[in-house]
Amino acid sequence: MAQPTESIVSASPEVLAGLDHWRTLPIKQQPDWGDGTALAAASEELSVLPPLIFAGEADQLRNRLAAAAAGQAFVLQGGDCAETFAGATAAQIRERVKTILQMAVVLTYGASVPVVKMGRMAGQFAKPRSSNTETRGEITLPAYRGDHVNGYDFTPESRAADPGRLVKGYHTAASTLNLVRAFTQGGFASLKEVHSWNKGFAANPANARYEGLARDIDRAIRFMEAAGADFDELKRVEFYTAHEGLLMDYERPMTRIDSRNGTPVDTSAHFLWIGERTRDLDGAHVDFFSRIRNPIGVKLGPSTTPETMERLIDKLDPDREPGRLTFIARMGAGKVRDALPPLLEHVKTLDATPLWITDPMHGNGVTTPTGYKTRRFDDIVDEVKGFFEAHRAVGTHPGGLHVELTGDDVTECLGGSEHIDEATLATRYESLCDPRLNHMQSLELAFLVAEELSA
Ligand SMILES: O=C[C@H](O)[C@H](O)COP(=O)(O)O
Ligand SMILES: C=C(OP(=O)(O)O)C(=O)O
Ligand SMILES: [Mn+2]
Repeated sequence: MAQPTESIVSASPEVLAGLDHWRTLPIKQQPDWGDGTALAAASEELSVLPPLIFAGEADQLRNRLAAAAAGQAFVLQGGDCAETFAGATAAQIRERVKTILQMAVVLTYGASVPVVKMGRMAGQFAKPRSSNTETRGEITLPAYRGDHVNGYDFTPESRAADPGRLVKGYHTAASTLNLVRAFTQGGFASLKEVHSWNKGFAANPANARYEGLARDIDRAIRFMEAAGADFDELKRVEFYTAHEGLLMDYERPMTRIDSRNGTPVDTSAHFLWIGERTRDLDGAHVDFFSRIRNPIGVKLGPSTTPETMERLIDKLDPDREPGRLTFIARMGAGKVRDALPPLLEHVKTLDATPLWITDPMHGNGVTTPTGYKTRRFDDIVDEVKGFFEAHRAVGTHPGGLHVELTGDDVTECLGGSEHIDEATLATRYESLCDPRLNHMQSLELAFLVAEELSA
């Protein structure tokens, strides 16, 4: 007997043509791929590879983000500034996921709402740069733009953009996501396990300051157990992927039509954000990401005017759909208290409900005399506090935290309870782009934010 066939909805010709409209617009931060033959082959290959995410997962994330925008959830986004192909090892992926899960438990307690967990993972391979070139001594070569584009080694061969890297990036993202799904669905993420890791953090004398909060969390877990909570149900967690939607030659071929409703979905990640350097209102990125169904973010630096913000809302969230648009404020500790409130006030006059999260990393970069790009832990904490203060003053919801972090014991950011100083940076500085919080600094930040949330 013939089985009933599911209806497959295709996209209209207008929708399909719209997906390539960005090609006619000004575009920033794209590499020079050479003669185009290799790029065409890579695009073709990517366009028929299986999607990395299912559109229904992106819909679910949009609902979670809508809850966060309404103050009923809190978002944690974290991971490398620049993921590398070599760094996609079981150990490094495990430590990063573990760190995010540990932070999430602390934040869940502090916020008393669910924490939406998102990795800057499985696709964060492309970087916008301040300069197109890098000079060392007498030699000038193209800047490193992330493993999706070129290699970090300082040779002409390595620094040449190679479209084959787009396909390698897809496969690296696929294997990373596969392991992330295994860890978060297979028992590794069990609340009891994550809690026991956090007890180890709090037992370290360097973290004595957090003992009280750690004890409160421990008591809450024992209460849940006594009250009969089903810890087997707490072994799986939702974990979403996110990266900067930067390289159009990756994002366009990864965009597919959702056969359930005929809408385009960028299947390279659940959530894509537009960076501070590419969010021009009439540029290629804003146009392209306005046409996909995924929840999307936009980074907002301190020069953002209320008018620009309003126009971004009009372009990216014309239907005013809760969860669709996230603003990731990255103002800098010294500016957030002045630059953020006018934006929050202006949103109140509109019919929009964007989610606001803080990126306390990108406005706080400094370079040491010895040439290390770094950030001070105290500045990061100060920006988070300023973000909360701004929301409290205006009466809006501080909805989440976006950080560059790793689960490894690197020495890239200054300060924290291990007191990393300038001399220590050299001992384990591994980032190929921006400095990340290490495992301990990440947890410390989670405890501080949890205190802020429960204040
Ligand atoms: O991650 C963000 C940017 O890519 C990064 O801050 C740019 O750094 P640059 O100023 O060294 O190019
Ligand atoms: C490039 C980044 O940030 P921004 O666009 O805020 O500078 C980033 O998140 O690594
Ligand atoms: Mn960065």
